[in-house]
Amino acid sequence: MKENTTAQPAQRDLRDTSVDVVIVGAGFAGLSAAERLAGLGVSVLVVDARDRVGGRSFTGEIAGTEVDLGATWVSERHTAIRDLATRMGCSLNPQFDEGSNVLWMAGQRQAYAGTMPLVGPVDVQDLGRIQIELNRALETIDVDAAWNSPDAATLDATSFGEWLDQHQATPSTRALMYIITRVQWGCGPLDVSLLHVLRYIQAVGGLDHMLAVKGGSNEYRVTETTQEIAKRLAARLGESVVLDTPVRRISQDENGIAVHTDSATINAKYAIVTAAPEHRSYIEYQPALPAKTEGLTTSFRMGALSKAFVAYDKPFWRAEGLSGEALLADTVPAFVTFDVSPSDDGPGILMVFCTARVYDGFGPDVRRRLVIDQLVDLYGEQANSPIDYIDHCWGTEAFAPGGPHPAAPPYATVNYGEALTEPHGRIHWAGTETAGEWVGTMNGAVLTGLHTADRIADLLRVAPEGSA
Ligand SMILES: Cc1cc2nc3c(=O)[nH]c(=O)nc-3n(C[C@H](O)[C@H](O)[C@H](O)COP(=O)(O)OP(=O)(O)OC[C@H]3O[C@@H](n4cnc5c(N)ncnc54)[C@H](O)[C@@H]3O)c2cc1C
Repeated sequence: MKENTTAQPAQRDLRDTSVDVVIVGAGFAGLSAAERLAGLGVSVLVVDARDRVGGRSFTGEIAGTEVDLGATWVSERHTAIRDLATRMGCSLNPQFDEGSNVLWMAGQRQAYAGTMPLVGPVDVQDLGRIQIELNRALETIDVDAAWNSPDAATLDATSFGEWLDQHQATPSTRALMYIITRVQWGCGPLDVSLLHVLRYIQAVGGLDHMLAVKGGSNEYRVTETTQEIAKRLAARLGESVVLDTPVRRISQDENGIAVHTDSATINAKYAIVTAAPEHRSYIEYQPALPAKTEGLTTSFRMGALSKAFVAYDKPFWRAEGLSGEALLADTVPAFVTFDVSPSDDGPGILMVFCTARVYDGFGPDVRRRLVIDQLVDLYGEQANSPIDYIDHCWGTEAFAPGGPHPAAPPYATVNYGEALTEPHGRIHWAGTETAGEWVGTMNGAVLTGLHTADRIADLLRVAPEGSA
């Protein structure tokens, strides 16, 4: 039976509200923390500035089919989000991965098999060499505290792009690494520190796991969409979730905490803030945040990624032996495609990652034309006759813009990384950025919500049951 997730608890008079714990953010971290605490008999209130739950998970609709505008994939090893999905009655289906992939590079189209394209003998060798070097550096990373890794200072003193230069990566290797940074951190290799890149890769099981479909991070999609998991969880939490309510100020003293919104002050014993590091700075804190946390909020700036979806009558590329998976190495705005069609019978839907910097500034008609032209390069003239098109630019979200992840520049992780999790008095931080293992994923978000809830439960002297 489909759960009623339309009963979103939007408006509620919060004046004179007093709870044990206020949770800022109704993404996976906030909702998971709320469910855990509520299950222990702790009174909670989740507030989100947006008019929807799910945070960086957001459902769109194209050609009558629901698609993930934000977070999409779950791996076999993402047990926390998988458990949550199952409990919420959502199911997983494998990412379509049959047939050849396509590489577009230097104006040439080439079909290939496997995760990484065969870009010519010299480049294959070079890619292998760079991967070996990266894997060597990965072994030194402490995923729980990357800033304490043995070579942290050196690794954080350089950008990933500079490191590729130092290792004389060929243009093809660079182009492929550029794709990885754009899709993971919504930025180019020069914008992100090597230590930050290594931390994220190591925390999700290595480069191969990060990039692979079968046996990797992109193995499954959630049939009902990832936001639906959050909607169902929020529906169960009922009136404890309030939307359209930005938190503006949090003040605290030895007696408790006061969370100020535009219309009310909510009194609590503790607060859990799940906003991404940059978005923590939207809130004024009394007393002020320590310098390290301030530094974190100003340096861990969100990258930006945009996603377009193009629908056709049928997934016509499948009949031509193509998987719908493509890498566009040196062209913009589209740089990756995946087949997210519900079935062979149609509609055929291509999900297209686009570079925000050269995409978001155009109007919708130009954006659509640019993407479809690139799909024609990849999949031929049939791609010129779509039946529907939608897109979502994460960098232009009205509140808490950006994603998938912060693009931390050199020196930020070593100088400010500790502040990711260091509580500020009665304020505790959660959210995927605070995770060790699985940082950046929905799985990481759920885990941080559960762990932070358990810590608060301890502080409230409530015994957590079956801690994750
Ligand atoms: C395009 C894209 C693709 C992605 N793909 C994947 C994927 O395939 N697999 C995967 O596992 N992950 C993916 N991710 C990452 C994943 O979405 C995040 O890791 C996860 O959703 C983060 O959850 P969270 O609860 O930590 O934070 P969020 O989902 O960001 O939730 C934080 C919430 O806090 C709210 N907030 C912030 N400040 C305030 C305030 N002052 N007052 C009130 N509310 C506030 C925000 O509105 C937001 O809703 C992707 C993300 C994006 C953007």
